[in-house]
Amino acid sequence: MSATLVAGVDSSTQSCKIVIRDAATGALVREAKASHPEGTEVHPDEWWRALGEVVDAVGGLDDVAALSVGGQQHGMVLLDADGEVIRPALLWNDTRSAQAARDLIHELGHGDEAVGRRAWADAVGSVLVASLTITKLRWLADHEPDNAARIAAVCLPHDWLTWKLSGATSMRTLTTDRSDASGTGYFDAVTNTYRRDLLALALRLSREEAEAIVLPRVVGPHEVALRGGHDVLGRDLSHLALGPGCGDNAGAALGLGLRPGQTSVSLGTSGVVAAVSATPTHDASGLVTGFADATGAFLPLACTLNGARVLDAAKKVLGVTYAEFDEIALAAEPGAGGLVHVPYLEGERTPNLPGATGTLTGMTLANLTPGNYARAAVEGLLCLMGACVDAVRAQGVDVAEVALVGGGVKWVSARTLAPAVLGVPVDVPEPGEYVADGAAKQAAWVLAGGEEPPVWELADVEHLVAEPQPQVRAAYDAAAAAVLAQHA
Ligand SMILES: Nc1ncnc2c1ncn2[C@@H]1O[C@H](COP(=O)(O)OP(=O)(O)O)[C@@H](O)[C@H]1O
Ligand SMILES: O=C(CO)[C@@H](O)[C@H](O)COP(=O)(O)O
Repeated sequence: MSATLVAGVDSSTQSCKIVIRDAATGALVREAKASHPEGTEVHPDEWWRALGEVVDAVGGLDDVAALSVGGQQHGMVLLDADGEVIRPALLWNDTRSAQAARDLIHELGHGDEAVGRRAWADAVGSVLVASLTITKLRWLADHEPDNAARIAAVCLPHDWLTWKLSGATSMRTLTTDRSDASGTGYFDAVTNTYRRDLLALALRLSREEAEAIVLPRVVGPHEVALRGGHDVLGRDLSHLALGPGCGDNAGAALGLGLRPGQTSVSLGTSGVVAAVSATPTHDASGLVTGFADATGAFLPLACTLNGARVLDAAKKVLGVTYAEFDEIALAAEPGAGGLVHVPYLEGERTPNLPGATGTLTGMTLANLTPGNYARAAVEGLLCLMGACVDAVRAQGVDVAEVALVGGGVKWVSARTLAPAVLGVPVDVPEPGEYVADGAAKQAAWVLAGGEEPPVWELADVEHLVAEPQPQVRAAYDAAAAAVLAQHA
């Protein structure tokens, strides 16, 4: 008898990835990847095109029984009354809604910022920053009122792709899951209900008008969300059960099999420290967002706008290969001879400095070498992650070690220096597509049912331990504090 196969998709910022796995064992059968366009504003049709490309590249889905889509969180996908996309989606890393975030905090706090921050954290688990969907909706109401007036439905990247795979018959069939809904800013993951009053506030609508907007049905962690319809090329997918899907960070936690109390650090386009937790968080400082995971628990996380692309940028400046970059960075001394890179190259979200730029400080004639610069870039990125680990700890999470994932682990320098700079042992599972794996596991769970997701053995895990280097973090913290002071 042939094995039952499941597929998992990661529609991430830079690319679309698909894995096809054996539902019983998790063994990888085939995989593919296709690029997404650059930019922080992308038409969802580009994700649909890339999904079609990867489905093609893996030889189709005829032998696959169930599929789930994981995706970048927060992207604002707007549909009109005919189910057509109104405008390109604003992505999680688009910062144009920074003022809208400030305005909404002010409004919920009746003019008092501290009260507003506490009110948002209590209501939806997170203080608003430009990444969250609800701030993008306010930006739209303020800057593109004609588009705002056309909104019939609001959904997220993974919701829209799941719906497209189902044939996109009626907007009323849109679905989402609790993990991605928890990143909208208008969903309470404690009561598992939409906050339409907050949606109304963001879009400057009456409660009745907000009620009329279609929001995706939130399906359970292993519920069949929809049946397949057809793919980009019109091929029949009616044999497919479509799983609920998930936000990419919840997908990675599921793919890694993280249990409550375990933490991951992801170096993708974003940098993310995420901890599976049995209890919710409501961090009024705004550093930790109180999201949900894909199993029914919570996923407090600290996310940066700057991730592995900090190293891409430094590599480009130096004009070297990946291997050369790693070699010179590792040959340099800890502390990079006094060079400190605070890598706010895209502005930053954690801390919330959307208008910030990166800094390189401590330069002298003696220390300004390619090796020290490469080392400072790696240390700067890891220190940024270290600050996120501390923020998650401040929410009562005991982070004794972390699992390191994301495309960034392919940088030998980043994974080698991670335990010393983060100051904890680091498990590095074999580089892989853990978000897509989590989505595939969710698809297998949909088929198998039961209270717990299937347990799939992880391939080789490298356990890295090193003497902590607190002096590297101390130099970074001083430089980061100077940037913060400039923006105060
Ligand atoms: N061969 C490689 N060696 C080192 N790093 C790589 C390599 N290929 C990709 N990367 C890194 O992976 C990053 C993308 O990570 P990924 O997790 O796929 O991003 P996302 O999921 O956000 O689209 C790139 O920005 C780059 O830094
Ligand atoms: O905004 C967040 C989480 O809050 C990001 O983590 C996005 O979900 C994008 O993730 P990657 O493309 O970097 O995986």
